[in-house]
Amino acid sequence: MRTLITEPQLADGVSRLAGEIDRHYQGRPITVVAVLTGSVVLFADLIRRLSMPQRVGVVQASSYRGGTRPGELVIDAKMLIDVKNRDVLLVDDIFDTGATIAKLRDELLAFGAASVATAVLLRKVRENQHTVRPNFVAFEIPDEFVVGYGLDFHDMYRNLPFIAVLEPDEIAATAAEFG
Ligand SMILES: O=P(O)(O)OC[C@H]1O[C@H](OP(=O)(O)OP(=O)(O)O)[C@H](O)[C@@H]1O
Ligand code: HPA
Repeated sequence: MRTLITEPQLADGVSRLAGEIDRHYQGRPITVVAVLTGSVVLFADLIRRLSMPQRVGVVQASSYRGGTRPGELVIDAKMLIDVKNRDVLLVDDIFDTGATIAKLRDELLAFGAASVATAVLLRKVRENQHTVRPNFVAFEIPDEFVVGYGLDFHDMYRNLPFIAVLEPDEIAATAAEFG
């Protein structure tokens, strides 16, 4: 496992992200929506650094299911709070192909959100990415499979306090033990 972003760098990045979001909303109330499961660590850190009044909610989106490439994107909005006429900030850990953010943004607008902005910890720099880009990004990273700070492989590694690249032998060993 190769560390890509250390714990202090993550703390700085999340503070920087919160500063940009604060400057954008200028104290206006927002509804912050976490994309489960990967965003939980970022979400907990980010909402405590934002200074405007916030309602908080969650939505689930899943497409990787133990792989390093996406499969079918399944969205479960049963737990989502009412977003009608609200300014929504959608928070996710990573923008990879962009399919998750693009689809959720459309769904939130379809639910009647007044506006939807998106914030991610990581944006992969890669080809074949959705043209709808996140509004706020803490770090741009190369096109490698990463884990930690909420990001998983087979639901492992989410608890790591840093972001690391998972090497091919670790991908194989984790899949054999936990897949
Ligand atoms: O930009 P994309 O290619 O759509 O990839 C990004 C999404 O993939 C991961 O979720 P995953 O499907 O692994 O579910 P999880 O959050 O439960 O880990 C991650 O948390 C993002 O939501
Ligand atoms: O690089 C990644 N790591 C973990 N989960 C992900 N979901 C999309 N890309 C990634």
